Amino acid sequence: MPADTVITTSPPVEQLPKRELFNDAANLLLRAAAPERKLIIQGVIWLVVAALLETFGPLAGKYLIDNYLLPRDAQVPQIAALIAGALVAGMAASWIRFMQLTRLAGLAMRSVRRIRENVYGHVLRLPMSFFDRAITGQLVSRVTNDTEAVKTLYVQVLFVMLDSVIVLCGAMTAMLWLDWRLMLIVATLLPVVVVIVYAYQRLSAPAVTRSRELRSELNAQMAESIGGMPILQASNAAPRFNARFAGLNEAHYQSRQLEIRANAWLLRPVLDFMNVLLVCVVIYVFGSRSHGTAMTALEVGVIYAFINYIGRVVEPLIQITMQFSQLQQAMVGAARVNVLLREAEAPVAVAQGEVTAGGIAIDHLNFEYLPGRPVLHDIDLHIAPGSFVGIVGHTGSGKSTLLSLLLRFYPAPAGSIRLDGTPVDAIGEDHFRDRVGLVPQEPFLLAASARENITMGRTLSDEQVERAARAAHAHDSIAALEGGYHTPLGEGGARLSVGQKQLIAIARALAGDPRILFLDEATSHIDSETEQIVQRALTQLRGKVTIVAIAHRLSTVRDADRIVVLNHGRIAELGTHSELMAIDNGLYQRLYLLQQLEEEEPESAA
Ligand SMILES: Nc1ncnc2c1ncn2[C@@H]1O[C@H](COP(=O)(O)OP(=O)(O)OP(=O)(O)O)[C@@H](O)[C@H]1O
Repeated sequence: MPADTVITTSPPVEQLPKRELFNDAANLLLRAAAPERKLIIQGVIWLVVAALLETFGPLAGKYLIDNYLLPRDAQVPQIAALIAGALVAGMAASWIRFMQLTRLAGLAMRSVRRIRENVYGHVLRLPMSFFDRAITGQLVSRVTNDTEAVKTLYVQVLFVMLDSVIVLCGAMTAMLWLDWRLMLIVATLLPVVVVIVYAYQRLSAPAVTRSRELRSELNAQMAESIGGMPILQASNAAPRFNARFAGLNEAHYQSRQLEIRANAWLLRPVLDFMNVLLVCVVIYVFGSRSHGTAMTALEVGVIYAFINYIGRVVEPLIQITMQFSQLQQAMVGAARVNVLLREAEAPVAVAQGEVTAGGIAIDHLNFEYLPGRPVLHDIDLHIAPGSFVGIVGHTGSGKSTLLSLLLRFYPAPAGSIRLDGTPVDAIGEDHFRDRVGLVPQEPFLLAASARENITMGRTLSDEQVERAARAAHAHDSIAALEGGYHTPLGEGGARLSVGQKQLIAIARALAGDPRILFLDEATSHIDSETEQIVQRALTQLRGKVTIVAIAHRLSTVRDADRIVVLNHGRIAELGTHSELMAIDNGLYQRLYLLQQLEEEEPESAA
């Protein structure tokens, strides 16, 4: 499957019509460069000045031949002034060009910085449903490689192409002024270039798109392999992954080769050949015009200037065509970035509603991820502020889905979820995230200090951080680290046990001073001892924070005020542990007894 279809809902880049691809790239470039419009305009003006200065060289040469060399009129001061003028003009043109290249390269870098920040910020604001489809490595590739490719667009398009077009126009105008018929002969080069570029595009475009896709797949496999290294090594999958990587790498190499071959055969050689051909044609035309008689002085000057200008027409054309390979890559990169930027962001609630006490009301909640495949059916549940509710059920019964809706990761049907009487989507985003905390199943830790992992960028005082850590019973293990709260925890919290990581994740959720705390199977990966610590922490929070805990381990929610048993997306049973255990052959009772049996079995086996 092509990479783009995996991570976006938009059509894959290779299916975009050429015009749209171009518009996408142009839009992205203009938007990112917009703050520096003045610099671009100045750059263009300076390039025109440089091109005019360069046109002066051959004209000076013609003047020298016509007026001084052929008539053998050795007026040293005038000749010296003419040569010096041509030299100064040439040097000034080179200097201007160098300065502009430096300035435009700076502009390119700043624009790419803006694009990259935009793309990253955009990715952070995408709805959770996007990440159901996203593949990490591919996304990273969009934010890094593809935006880098866009940089070439600025330098190539704004500088090399623009400069070449201006030099070309200058040379053509000078030729037009010298001899318009000869200029027309030279102008035949232009349609030839159009044909070459068209042929090149036809040949290389699929290879360029494929190369970028394959690069993105290489990144994806790399990221996936590093993420799953323990499984990969334990299942001895390294050789298979290696072979798959080598296959992708080979395909990438082949498509790059195809691009390079198209480049090598089509672009420079054809134009070099045209250069020689044109010089021959122009000399021939001169020869046939003079028809056996000696050329006039005027003609010798013109032919000198013309041969010079042909070089100045061919070189920019070579530059322009050579840039097409880069341009092609950069356009595909830009279009890929743009496709990602077009993904709709999650709506941000700017409403003023507030969570005050932490009461939750769910009324007639129905939900489906995919049309026609309902996951939750008519859920009714009222949770009083400060109470502790457990949600249990078989795998696939809809527990995580219910939590995702309560957390606004997916939009719930209007009016079906209220917090303290306010519809959940009418609560301002910042306030909502402050008041609603989450402890996920996998404790996600940054490669940063314990403190940073608790604050997550929020401005919290040391007292607030410590209070949260104490409430989560994480303080002692943090304080025991050599640098206390400032100890770097390593990537993914590698220096801590799973239980310790989970306690820090709980501290993080509590540091925001939430009114509601959601736990998504937060105890499923930790040992019984740590589970008891978590239970103690939850007990201490009772009455202050509303706790909704999905639990695979029923012991975690045994003491809850109420336990909701979900079955195929419906509430099958509801009550306290003892009430549910009293339902004969009830779902909860069966789940509980099964779990007890599982726990006893290893012991009896030992
Ligand atoms: N992002 C999604 N897109 C489409 N379907 C989904 C998505 N997430 C879950 N589902 C489907 O919704 C149903 C309920 O899944 P959910 O994850 O809510 O169950 P669960 O009770 O939390 O299961 P588990 O205990 O295994 O985590 C399942 O049939 C699942 O396949």
